[in-house]
Amino acid sequence: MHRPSKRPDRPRPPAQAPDAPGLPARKLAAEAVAAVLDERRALDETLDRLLDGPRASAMEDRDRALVRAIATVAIRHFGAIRKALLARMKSGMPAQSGVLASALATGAAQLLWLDVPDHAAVDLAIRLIQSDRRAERYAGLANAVLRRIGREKDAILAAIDPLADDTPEWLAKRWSAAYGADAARIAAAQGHEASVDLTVKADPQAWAAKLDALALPTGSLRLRQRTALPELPGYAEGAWWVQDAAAAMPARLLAPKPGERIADLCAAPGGKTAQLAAAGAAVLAVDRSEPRLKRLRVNMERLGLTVETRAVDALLLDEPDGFDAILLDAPCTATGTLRRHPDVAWTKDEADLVKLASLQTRLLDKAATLLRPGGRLVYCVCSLEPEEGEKQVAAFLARHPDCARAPITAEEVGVAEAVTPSGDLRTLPFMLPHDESRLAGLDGFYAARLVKEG
Ligand SMILES: C[S@@+](CC[C@H](N)C(=O)[O-])C[C@H]1O[C@@H](n2cnc3c(N)ncnc32)[C@H](O)[C@@H]1O
Repeated sequence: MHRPSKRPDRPRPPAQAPDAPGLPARKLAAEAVAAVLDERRALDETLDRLLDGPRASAMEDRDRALVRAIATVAIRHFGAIRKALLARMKSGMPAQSGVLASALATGAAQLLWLDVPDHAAVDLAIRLIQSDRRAERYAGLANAVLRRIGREKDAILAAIDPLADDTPEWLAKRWSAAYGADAARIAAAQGHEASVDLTVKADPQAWAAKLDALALPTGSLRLRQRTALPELPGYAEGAWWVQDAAAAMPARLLAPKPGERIADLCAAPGGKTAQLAAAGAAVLAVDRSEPRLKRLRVNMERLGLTVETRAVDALLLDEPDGFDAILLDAPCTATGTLRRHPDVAWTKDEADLVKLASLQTRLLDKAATLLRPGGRLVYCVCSLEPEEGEKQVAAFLARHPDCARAPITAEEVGVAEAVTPSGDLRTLPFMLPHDESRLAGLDGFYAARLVKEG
């Protein structure tokens, strides 16, 4: 009988213990937080990349949602989390300590804001730290710090001052200078998750009833709770799309009329283009990013709307006949959207503001040349910074004596306090209160309506 020859013993690979349940989700959340804070990457794109990757392929939907929730809350409250951690670490955060900082931040986010049992939050953060050679020697320290945060959570939460503790210094200073006492209300509102608002093609009251949504005084609808959007009535037939109540105001202010030729100069992904097209205008949607314009086309297809698209830098757009109206939703720091994009607070800075303001100036000047005599221009940004809003338009009007402001009225926008004395729109995130305060708020937007002499 043939006996298999005995092979010499080979060294066996070290037995790889399977990850504890819940650990892969913590790993990805910590990685996303580190990508935002250390590499200034955008949170949404980072999460999409990680959750589309091989390490998430076998992950259940519940865990995927947990990755998003942990990373988003850790970034949204990173200021307060850092303060709570450092107050409990005598020698500060050790340098060159690998995953330590992001594991502590995501652990603290779970302890303070998420519905995760304390023991699971701490245990998984420590396992994560132990899995990294550079961090493992701090496991004891991390354990002590997180346990203290768990014990002291009520006092920590009660003591948070959103402006002083939970807003990066560069923004806290700017908002205090621009908005005085309202800066504290802005910071507090920015710390909340945004509601889901919808823009309907037509008949908001009927859709409010069908969707059991709130009909806001601005003309948008607000869902009472988060839900799977494709399952809602009207999604398949393209009756509505998701768009913050403030973001829906600028296109309405342009008052698009059927047949008018309107350019949307920074159009993708197309929320405002859809409003213009739904009103019957002949829209040219311009964006310099072809991938983003592709998303716009997909969105228009779902909504059954036809628009012409052009992937070009708006500064190079050539249109000898000009346009009846132009919407310029310019690229900006997006500091009015921290409820949705809390990473902006940590990935942008004043140098970005200077660069973007200069681009906005050039785009505004270009828009003026593309407008027919008598044409309308709505300029808007989702920024709270006056350099991108009020100051930008004041300087534009000084450069262009052939253009004038067409003041916006409270009746048009439905939020009287959002109209400035000079007739511009300035929404602040704490506005739009109503009985169900959990659902209050809107993005911080600025818009001005301008006309070119006929
Ligand atoms: C604020 S987003 C537009 C959002 C869009 N209006 C909406 O409502 O869905 C700004 C857009 O401007 C585009 N952009 C930036 N610089 C541009 C330029 N010079 N010309 C054309 N598009 C530009 C960006 O690719 C980005 O899609």
